[in-house]
Amino acid sequence: MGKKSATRASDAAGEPSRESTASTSVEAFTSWCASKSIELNGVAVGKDRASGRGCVATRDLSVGEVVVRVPDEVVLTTETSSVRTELDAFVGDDGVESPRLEKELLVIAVMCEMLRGEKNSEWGAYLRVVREGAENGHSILAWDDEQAEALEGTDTWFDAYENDDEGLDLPTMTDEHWEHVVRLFFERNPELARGMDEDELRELHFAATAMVAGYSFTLGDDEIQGMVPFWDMLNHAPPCAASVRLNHDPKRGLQMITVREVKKGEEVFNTYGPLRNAELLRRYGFVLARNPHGGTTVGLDEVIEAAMMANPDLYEELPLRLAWLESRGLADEELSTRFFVHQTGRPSHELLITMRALILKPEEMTALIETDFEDEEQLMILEGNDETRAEQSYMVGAALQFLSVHANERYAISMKASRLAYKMYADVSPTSETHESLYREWAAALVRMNEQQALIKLGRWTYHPARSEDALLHAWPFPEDEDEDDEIMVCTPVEE
Ligand SMILES: C[S@@+](CC[C@H](N)C(=O)[O-])C[C@H]1O[C@@H](n2cnc3c(N)ncnc32)[C@H](O)[C@@H]1O
Repeated sequence: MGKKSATRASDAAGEPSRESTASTSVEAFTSWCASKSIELNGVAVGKDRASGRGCVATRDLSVGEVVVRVPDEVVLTTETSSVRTELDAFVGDDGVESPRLEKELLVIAVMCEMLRGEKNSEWGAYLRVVREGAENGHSILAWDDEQAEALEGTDTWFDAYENDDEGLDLPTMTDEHWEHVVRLFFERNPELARGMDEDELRELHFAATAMVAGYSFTLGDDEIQGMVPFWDMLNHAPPCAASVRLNHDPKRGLQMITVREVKKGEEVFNTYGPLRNAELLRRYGFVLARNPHGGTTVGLDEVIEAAMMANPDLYEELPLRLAWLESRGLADEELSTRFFVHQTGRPSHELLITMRALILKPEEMTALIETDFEDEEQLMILEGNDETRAEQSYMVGAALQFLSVHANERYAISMKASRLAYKMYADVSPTSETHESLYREWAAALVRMNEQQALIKLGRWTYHPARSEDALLHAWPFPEDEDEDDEIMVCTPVEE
């Protein structure tokens, strides 16, 4: 993602109707921004082939300039929305304890603002441009079954349809959210959806989920979920290539500050975080052909199957091993824990220690359980002599090899076919209606390829001639320092 030149959206005269409608709504949005005291200083909404609309510099920008200022009260949150009272009553006295519910309530707030109509809602003209953007994009909520099947086996698929981790960003478990949260809210507050049948409301829920997933921000230490007008007109670049940072100043509101020079006419990029293509696709509906962030995850069930192939004793011992892993935060009852594999094939510390615990002989496991980790001498004995270490590292290596092959079988489409589809559709335009299906096929192929490559490299990493025994045998005890690989960065404003 380099510095691309972009044109002002309002210059798009003579374009097909989808574009001219868009440019009218962008003009209405720009007037709306001015009416809400949103200050734009050297930037405007622009148009880009790859990402639809974006933010473009209207003059040369230097480092450290505040180019956008958004007053706090213009941010759409559950607190500022017109249904704050209804949402509070719905949540009850316990308040919102689940991060997912917080996001789901913002989806309801967005639905209710849209239900009020563009003229009556404080955010009318703003939500119109966001809805247009979300509908013209490739949110996986809009993929048909055949398109979505191409994602089978990927993290995009798992996180969208199966992962019930409360901390995950939307869209995830959308059908369940509808059933257990949104439908209930409107059953209790029928006057808010008067005149809508269930199908129409459901469609609005999909639209609002795509809008919150692709456009909302997590703000401040309290992790408030909010829609920040104009901030969300910026497209994504990896953190190293972003043009701005976001900041919240209690007196001056939300600020967007340049971190690099941007020439007049160039696009101004935000960063949505160090996200892999699987995450970019699930959350925002796009991928980057050259994404510096890659890798994949493997499930505990896959890890256990691979370990069993190397260590047949494991079958009998599994409950004990799982109890130990659970006590270290490495497993849960549903076996839904996932482990990261870096794009170079390097397994995460969590995966290495889990594999080591799973391949131990029964007597070694007993020693592990009985060891006092505070006692240095006992720890040294547990690490084992040269012979036991050689044996254990061989077993971990073999199990990781099995994992590399076995996990690669979870994809519906082979690596070769993924590579072919990726090459064939490399030139499709993500913003052209006629390329819609092809773009989705291409994006899914890229996600699969990224993941399949990481898994193949896991096998190569394990048997690399320079790989030491120490690299395969993660030291006891665990957990130790935080594993940076697994950290997920959200667009949290940076304090000045
Ligand atoms: C926060 S919005 C940015 C504004 C958006 N382009 C619009 O026209 O409304 C996020 C959406 O922009 C698009 N997008 C953002 N960054 C992109 C990129 N680097 N390449 C392609 N599409 C991108 C995706 O459709 C994503 O869901």
